[in-house]
Amino acid sequence: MGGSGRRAGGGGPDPVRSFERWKKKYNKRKNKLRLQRKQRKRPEWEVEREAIARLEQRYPEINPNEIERFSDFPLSKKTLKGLQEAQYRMVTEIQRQTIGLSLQGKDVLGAAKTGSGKTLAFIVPALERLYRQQWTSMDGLGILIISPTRELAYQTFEVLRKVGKNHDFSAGLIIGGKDLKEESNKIHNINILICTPGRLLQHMDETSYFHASDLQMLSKLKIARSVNILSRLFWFSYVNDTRTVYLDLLFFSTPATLDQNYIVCELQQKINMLYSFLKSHLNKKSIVFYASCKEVQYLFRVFCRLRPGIPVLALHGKQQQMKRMEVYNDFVRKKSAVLFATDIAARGLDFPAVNWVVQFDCPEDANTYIHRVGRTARYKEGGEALLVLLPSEEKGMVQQLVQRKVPINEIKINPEKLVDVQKKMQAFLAQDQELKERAQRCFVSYLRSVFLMKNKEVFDVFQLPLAEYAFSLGLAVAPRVRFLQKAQKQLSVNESSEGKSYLKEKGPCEDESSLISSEKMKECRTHFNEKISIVQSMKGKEIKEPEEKEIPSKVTVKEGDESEELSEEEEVPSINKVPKADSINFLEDDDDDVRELDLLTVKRQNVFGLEAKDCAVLNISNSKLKKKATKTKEAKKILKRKFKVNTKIIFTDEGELVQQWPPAQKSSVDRTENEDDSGGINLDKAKERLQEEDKFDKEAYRKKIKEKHREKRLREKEARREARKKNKKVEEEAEAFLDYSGSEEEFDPSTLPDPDKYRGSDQEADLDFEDSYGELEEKNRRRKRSNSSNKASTEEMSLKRKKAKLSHEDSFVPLDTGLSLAEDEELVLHLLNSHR
Ligand SMILES: Nc1ncnc2c1ncn2[C@@H]1O[C@H](COP(=O)(O)OP(=O)(O)OP(=O)(O)O)[C@@H](O)[C@H]1O
Repeated sequence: MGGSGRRAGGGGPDPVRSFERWKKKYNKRKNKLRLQRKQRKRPEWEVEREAIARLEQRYPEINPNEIERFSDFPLSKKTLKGLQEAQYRMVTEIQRQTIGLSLQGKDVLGAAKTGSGKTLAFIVPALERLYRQQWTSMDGLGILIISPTRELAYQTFEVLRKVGKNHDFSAGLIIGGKDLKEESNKIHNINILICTPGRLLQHMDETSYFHASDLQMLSKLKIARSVNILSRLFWFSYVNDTRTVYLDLLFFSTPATLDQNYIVCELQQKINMLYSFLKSHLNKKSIVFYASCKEVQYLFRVFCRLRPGIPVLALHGKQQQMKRMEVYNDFVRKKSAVLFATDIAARGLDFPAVNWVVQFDCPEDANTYIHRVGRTARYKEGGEALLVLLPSEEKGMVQQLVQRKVPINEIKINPEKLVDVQKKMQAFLAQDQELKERAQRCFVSYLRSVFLMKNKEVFDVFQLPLAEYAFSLGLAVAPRVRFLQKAQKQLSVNESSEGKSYLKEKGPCEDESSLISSEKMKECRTHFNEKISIVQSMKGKEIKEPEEKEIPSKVTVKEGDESEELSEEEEVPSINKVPKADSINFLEDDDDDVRELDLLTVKRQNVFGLEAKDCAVLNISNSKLKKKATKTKEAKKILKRKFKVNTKIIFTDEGELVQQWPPAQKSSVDRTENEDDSGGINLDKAKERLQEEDKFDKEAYRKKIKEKHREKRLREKEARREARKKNKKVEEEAEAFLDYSGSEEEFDPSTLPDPDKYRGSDQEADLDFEDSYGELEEKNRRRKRSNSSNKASTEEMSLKRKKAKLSHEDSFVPLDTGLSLAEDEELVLHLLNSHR
């Protein structure tokens, strides 16, 4: 079988050819290894550059429709690993649409629903951008992310940390509330900076080595104010319009999984409504949005005391940064809780598993509404939103929401399920002055927030029932609101200077918002300008000065019932006439959702057939408030209601009830004003009553002083008795000394001046004439005793002197002569004079 390769006759392979084949193979392997070794020795950046080049080659082929997972994008291994470790695999719609465009170098302006994953939509391209540039810490700031609130900045920072942990970039969080100097020292090393606008501007002004000239990417999260920052960063020169892509992923502005409803509720019923709502959602996680920090502060405290049966937390801008973080983390961890918050929690915050967003106060506009409700129904989860609107806010707000494609429905409150907590709140405030002050601040601050709202079609502070609102906060009277007074004054000035035609000249379209009808003006005057006369008559005797903080409340009384005597219960303002807490037992119901339906009547099932207008409790007609009322009428109405300010009643040790405040009237002068007196409150009568009351007060004061003196006398008497006992003892011991003291001159005590002339202050003498008289008598008795036995007295005096000396020498205890201090002094003076 020999062949060319075989040795003749041998049959084995040709050794030369075999060697050649082996050598060829060997060389090939050697070269390969050498190449590999060579490649292995290449610097990382070079390898990375090749990898980057390979990724970049794939960029033009990105087709969003084919993307389902993050790994379908040409992303760096480091980013993909970070995403996987954070459990992000499938992309959301905004991520699918935007990440590819960003990688291709487009500037993307995207609008997507809340909770749809916008954070990752900019964080992933940001990481890739720096990766492609092979950014190092030496290169300084590359990405700047500006966030409207500290909480959102913190949250974004956390996401960045998770997803970018395999990269080598440095990231920094620069928000207010921390040491600026410390931040300044670190800022130049940061590659990705997340900050709040205020702090950023501060660093721009104060940190000399803060440079943003190499910025590769800037991301601003929902901040109008950032225009200022952008212009300062010369960002506009960087943005190239030809490569900007606008993406609108909003068919509806809110997630489909979000169920959105609103209720119309009178201002004075809102707290009852909220309490009832929380009671029926004990196993849920809710966020309640308020218009101002002070509202949050007050209602947080009150609700803690009311104990709704669910943890209550508060988050607002007036808290210290550490506290804010603590509350934020606390709420994230809790399974069921309610967070009272201002709009600082409205934007971007990603609290997991929030079931309900309740907008206790109407949001400024549809945008704010959308951000607030976006705290629930995040990333494919479900959620519910409840917007609470005042009757005056309903039309304008609902219109705005419809325009913004917000699918929202009206539902009704079942008035029978409302729990009234107003009395409890009143009791809290009566016990706690600080809480009362908070309630007053809350009142003013809410009104200010409404007053400052731009959209006057929705927000009209002059339509608010101030007195009822104050009651609902637990206050007895509505605090004075200076800015409203000023606004009203200003309007009065305008009105009087331009005549009544001022209002008429302006057509309905011409900034109606800043105009207030004369009817409202009258209401205002009734609220704010009549306090002196009313307070005077309410308190009976205490005329308050204009700077006094409280004004009387306006109470609506049915016309015609002025002459009727109101029963105890009827005296309570009408808003108290809601079902009592103890008559409601929906707490016993175990099923949360059933209870929800109990309180909130779903749009489809208005089971009680109640229309909002029919709801007696919630829709206390404003028409009554609008009725023209004169100062006198208003004041009289309050008088007729026997309106009570905060009362303080205590129990004595004997179990007797004593009203400490306000002091009860003691005089028999009739309190009631003459109804037919059309001249207003009868000041003469009020004065007369005041004088009568004054007499009682003086009498009481006199008695008090008398009692004080009586006690003093008793004490002195006791002291004298003690002294006498002591003296007796000393007398026995000092007999020898007495025998020896023969040189004493005779002393006539009747020559002593009348000691009563030196007693007490004039005022005391005035008030305590009986007491003085009693003492005088005693002195006279003493004097008589002295006169009857001068000698004995002289002896007694000398004895006393001796005793004083003795006692001083013996024990350094001051000798009690048995006389009053004034007598003692007179005696000494007299003795000294007589010795000269
Ligand atoms: N691809 C994803 N896979 C899984 N979860 C995701 C994904 N993208 C985002 N999420 C989660 O969805 C939630 C909402 O994301 P994110 O906060 O980014 O929403 P957003 O659109 O910025 O919301 P907002 O408009 O309120 O600021 C977060 O909890 C986030 O972890």
